[in-house]
Amino acid sequence: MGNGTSRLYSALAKTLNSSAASQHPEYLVSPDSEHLEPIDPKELLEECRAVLHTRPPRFQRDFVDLRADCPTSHPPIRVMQWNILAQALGEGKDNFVQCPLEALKWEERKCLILEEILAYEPDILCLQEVDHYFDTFQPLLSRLGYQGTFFPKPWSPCLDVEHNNGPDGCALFFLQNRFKLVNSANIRLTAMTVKTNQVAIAQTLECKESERQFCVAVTHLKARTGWERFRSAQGCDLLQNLQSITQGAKVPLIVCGDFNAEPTEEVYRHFASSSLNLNSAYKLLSADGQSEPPYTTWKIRTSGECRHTLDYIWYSQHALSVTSALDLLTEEQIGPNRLPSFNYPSDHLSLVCDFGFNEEPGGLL
Ligand SMILES: NC(=O)C1=CN([C@@H]2O[C@H](COP(=O)(O)OP(=O)(O)OC[C@H]3O[C@@H](n4cnc5c(N)ncnc54)[C@H](OP(=O)(O)O)[C@@H]3O)[C@@H](O)[C@H]2O)C=CC1
Ligand SMILES: [Mg+2]
Repeated sequence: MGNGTSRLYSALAKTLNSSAASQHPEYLVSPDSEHLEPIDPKELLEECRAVLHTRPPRFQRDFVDLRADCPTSHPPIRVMQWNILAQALGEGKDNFVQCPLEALKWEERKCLILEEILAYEPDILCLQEVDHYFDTFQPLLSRLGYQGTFFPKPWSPCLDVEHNNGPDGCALFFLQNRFKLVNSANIRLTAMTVKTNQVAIAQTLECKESERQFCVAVTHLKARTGWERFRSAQGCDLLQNLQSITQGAKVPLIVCGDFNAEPTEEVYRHFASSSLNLNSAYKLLSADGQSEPPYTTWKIRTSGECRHTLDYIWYSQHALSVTSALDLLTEEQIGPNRLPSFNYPSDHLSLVCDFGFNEEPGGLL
């Protein structure tokens, strides 16, 4: 092991024995990590693979080329949407009855999560259920060149779990060499004017190559059946906030989230028909371009098998094009015990797509 690798290993090892973070307003403020040395992503990937050497290999997923005929002069913007499964919820609340507790050990599951991020190298990373921001993702991803923002849920269910690592919440990371932060908003969602336990982060970024601005948002709506109207109200509140942040759809928009809603739900229809003119990127993987994938989460709880499409990447369809999207895992890859598993760290699949700006600067969005 060379010097560089030893340094990396100690960087990774430092996060292995993380203890519970203090539950104070520091959650809202990123510590200054600028003094930390940069990490070579390839070396970190190797370190992760070394930790995971007893596990089965990663699943192979391919990008599907979706380019109609839109040659763009600038490199695409790669966006990853992922509910990574809060450690406290996975071990203490979710009841994944077919997943051995051993598969959920943070020391290894963390490396599976990092491996997935490093494999696809997103320019923008939108995460839900993050309960290891300050001890893991913020320090490591900042050394990989990302700028991160975390907004915890006000009453995170993680806090009910013994030995929790603090609240879970949404996190948004972008590569600092590609984008400049123009504006950032942490939004506590309301439902019928009442403040709720769900949050969103919305940031306006400027692309350094093209100097074009766009807004990216991440959210995680209320879970469970019986809460459909509540989710719908939260979605309306988020859309209203985004209307204002994008100056009435003048600024192109990408919204990533675990909406906890199937495409048949009202909140989905609100997004699909909003005046923000959004399309859902993963529909483009279907033969007719009109159908969402059959699942984005698949798990077995005491209540039985739960296979649902709940996660989406929405985008301003007149301003942006999806040039490619990462295909989902097949039923065979997911296996009979479903997710999470020794091969895959979350009950939700990551969604990854590449965006390009359409060639009409100042045109209709
Ligand atoms: N002290 C207080 O005053 C308050 C406390 N709370 C606490 O927060 C909790 C609820 O928070 P809220 O944000 O509304 O939570 P949600 O109902 O949105 O669910 C929280 C998490 O549970 C997961 N989940 C979904 N379905 C199930 C299931 N069937 N079994 C186990 N887990 C599931 C979800 O994952 P996914 O999205 O992947 O499906 C989600 O991350 C309460 O139980 C309470 O502990 C909440 C409000 C006030
Ligand atoms: Mg969950």
